[in-house]
Parts: sequence; structure tokens; C-alpha cells
Amino acid sequence: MSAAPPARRHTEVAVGILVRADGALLFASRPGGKPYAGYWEFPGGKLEAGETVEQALRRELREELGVTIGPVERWQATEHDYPHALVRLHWCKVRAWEGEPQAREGQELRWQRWPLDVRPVLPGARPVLARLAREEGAELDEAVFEPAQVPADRPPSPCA
Ligand SMILES: Nc1nc2c([nH]c(=O)n2[C@@H]2O[C@H](COP(=O)(O)OP(=O)(O)OP(=O)(O)O)[C@@H](O)[C@H]2O)c(=O)[nH]1
Repeated sequence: MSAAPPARRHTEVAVGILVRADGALLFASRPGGKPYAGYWEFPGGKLEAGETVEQALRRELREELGVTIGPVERWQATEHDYPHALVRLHWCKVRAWEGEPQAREGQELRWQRWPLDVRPVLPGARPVLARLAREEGAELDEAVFEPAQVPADRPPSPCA
């Protein structure tokens, strides 16, 4: 009998939902070279050894956006099993920060209200987006998770 495969360890990730006074949420695109490059996500990143979620979030948002965040509202944790990693996402709301967010790592930034017009969004963000949409009485369009499909230069398929 073959032994069971070793259990996958979670990668712990701190994620920041920056909420502007008008309710808009900040999204960032994943830079080239990372898994899921070009997908949209909330800013954040992996915890380093010995860091708490809050410490990691403060560090990541300073590095990625150049902002110093105020109080961190821990919200919920979700998990997502990607081919490259099993992640545990620690979601935090942030309503105050110093400085204007700047794209410091080659990413694009966009403030979004409902309905979202960024896509594709990382599948790991689905549960929180569903909850955020419910809180706002908005609809979450599942199409935001679909990667771009037919390239514009592909000839149309012949009619049957
Ligand atoms: N920041 C962020 N990560 C997310 C979200 N949703 C989601 O599934 N993830 C996953 O969480 C992990 C975050 O890792 P990362 O690669 O962005 O972290 P990092 O900036 O520390 O990366 P690096 O230092 O390895 O370059 C990725 O596997 C990513 O797919 C999200 O909304 N925001």
C-alpha cells in the first residue's frame, strides 16, 4: 500500500480591503512573473516568519502602495487551494491611511464601486466579494472571475 501524500501546509496571507470614504474599494493587478499575473486582487501578501497578520499587512501596503495604514479591522479568514499553493487569506478592512496609494511594484491600481469592471479577479477573493456585494445590496457578476477568452485576432468559427 502506498503512503498517503503529506498534507499541504497553508501559506498565510494578509489581505487589505482599502475602503475609501465614498465606499470605493482598491484593487491591484498582479505583476508579471507571479502566478496569476494580470489577475486583479486586493493588495497584500504572505506573512514572513514571526509576523502577525497586522504587521504583514502594514509592511506589504507600505511596500506595494507606499501608504501607512491606520487601524486594521480583522474581518474573516478564507482558504483557497491553488495549484501553486494552499492559501489562508486573512481579510482586513482598512478605512484610514496616510499617503495616496501608488503602484510601486509594476501593478495597476483601480478604485472600484459596484458593479466591478476589473477582470479577471483571483478566484480566492470570491467569498469575500460575495459578502461585500451583499453588504452593499449589489450583485456579484460571476464573469469577473473568468479569464479573457477568444483573442480578437482569431477568425470566427464557420457557421454549422
Ligand atoms: N494579495 C492577495 N492575494 C490573494 C488574493 N486572493 C488570493 O487568492 N490571493 C493569493 O494569496 C497569495 C498571495 O501571495 P503573493 O504572491 O501575492 O504574496 P507576496 O506579495 O508576499 O509574494 P512574493 O513575496 O512571493 O512575491 C497568492 O497565492 C494569491 O493567489 C487577494 O485578493 N489579494
